[in-house]
This record gives sequence, structure tokens and C-alpha cells, in this order.
Amino acid sequence: MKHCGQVDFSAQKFVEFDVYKTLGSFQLRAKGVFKEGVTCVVGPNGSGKTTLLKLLAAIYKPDSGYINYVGISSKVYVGDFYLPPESRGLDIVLAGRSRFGKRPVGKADVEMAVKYASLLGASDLLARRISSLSGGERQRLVIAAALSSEADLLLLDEPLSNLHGNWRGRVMEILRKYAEKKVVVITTHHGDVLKCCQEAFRMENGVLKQGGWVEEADCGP
Ligand SMILES: Nc1ncnc2c1ncn2[C@@H]1O[C@H](COP(=O)(O)OP(=O)(O)OP(=O)(O)O)[C@@H](O)[C@H]1O
Repeated sequence: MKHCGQVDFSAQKFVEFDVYKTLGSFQLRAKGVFKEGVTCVVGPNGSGKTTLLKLLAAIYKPDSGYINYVGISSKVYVGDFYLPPESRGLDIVLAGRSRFGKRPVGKADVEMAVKYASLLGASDLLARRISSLSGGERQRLVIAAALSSEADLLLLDEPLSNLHGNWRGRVMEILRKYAEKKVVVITTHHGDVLKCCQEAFRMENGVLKQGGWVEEADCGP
């Protein structure tokens, strides 16, 4: 309930966590809150970014600790995913729409998939065999797939890989729009997009460190 003088957080979505996970000799310890907006997690190869996203997506179970989802009823992790080479571009976007096989898709879902592909300038790629697509073309369809899931918590592993400067900026703009009422977390190696994140964290040797608010985000509306 909202009281006079208090901020009402009841409508907001966020995920708060304090998790420990061991994978072989690798140990991860991550504590933080990811809020509505686009959060970027940066860090060197092997530092634990993917592991954290998979923990938050409930693909991995933490060894100890907790993950508290507030206002979040659906979560989707999107990394690279396999589809048979004879699949079409539309199949990529529909995979996201089905939340990667978790729900059936129908005619209305195809319409939504077409809409999201158009947002990514990928309408002409929908009928193409995926084996004929360039890395960047496939990546734009993967991003359309992620968006078409319409999940409250979108965990995107390297969504900007294979995209050149202009497209990285456009994708960040689109993600920021999507994240106005949802939580989007991306991992990235591209320092040039950090100015487009509402918040940034660094992963170093399995430890999550807050990078602080990015004050002057000059991307998107
Ligand atoms: N199933 C596993 N068994 C053992 N070790 C694993 C397993 N999965 C990941 N690791 C190790 O955990 C560490 C963190 O991996 P993770 O994929 O989270 O890193 P990352 O920061 O996403 O790296 P990159 O930027 O290269 O994608 C790495 O040292 C990796 O080798």
C-alpha cells in the first residue's frame, strides 16, 4: 500500500539476488538488483557473465543464496540457439515467441513475429533459409525473437555480437523502449554501448561489481 510521502514500488519489476555457484573450479558470487531499464554486464571472457544470466533465468540452480523476482511473471534467456539449417528466418523469431518451446504458437504469434522482425529491419529475412544468412542478419532475427517473447525479464547474452556500430546503437534504442516497463539485462564486450545502458555492472573473476549509474545516456528517446 502507498503511504503519503513514500514511493510506491508496487508496480515496478525487478530481480534481486545474492547467489553462489561453483562450476568445476570456477566460483561465482553475485549480489545485486536489476531494475526496469537496460542493465549492461561487462567483463572479460570467462568472468561469469553467462553463468549469472543462466542463474537468473533458472537454467542453473544456485548452490546457495536467493533470487527474488518482483513483478516478474516470465523470464527468457537468449544466447545463441540451434535451429536446423533448413529453417527459415521466421522460425528464429517464432522460437522466441514460443518462449523456446514453452508455449504453442498460432496465427496471432506469426503476426507478432512479423511485427518484431520489422522493428529490426528484418522483414525481408523471414523467408530466407537460416543457412544463407550473414552473422549480423541472423543476430537481428535473434533479437527480434527475444523481443517477441515479451518476457518481463529478458536476459540477453551478447546480443550485439556480429552487429556493427550503427546497428548496435539502433538495437540499444529498441531495447531501451522495450525496457520501459520490463527488465532487460545484456552482456556485452562493446564499450561504445555503455552510454546507452541505464545501469552497468562489471563481472571480474566471478564477482559482480556495480559500475554505477551511467549519467548521460544519449541513446534512444
Ligand atoms: N558446465 C561448466 N563446467 C565447468 N566450468 C564451466 C561450465 N560452464 C562454464 N564454466 C566456466 O565458468 C567460467 C565462467 O564462464 P561464463 O560462460 O559464465 O563466462 P563469460 O563471462 O560469459 O565468458 P565469455 O565472455 O567468454 O562468454 C569459465 O571459466 C568457464 O570455463
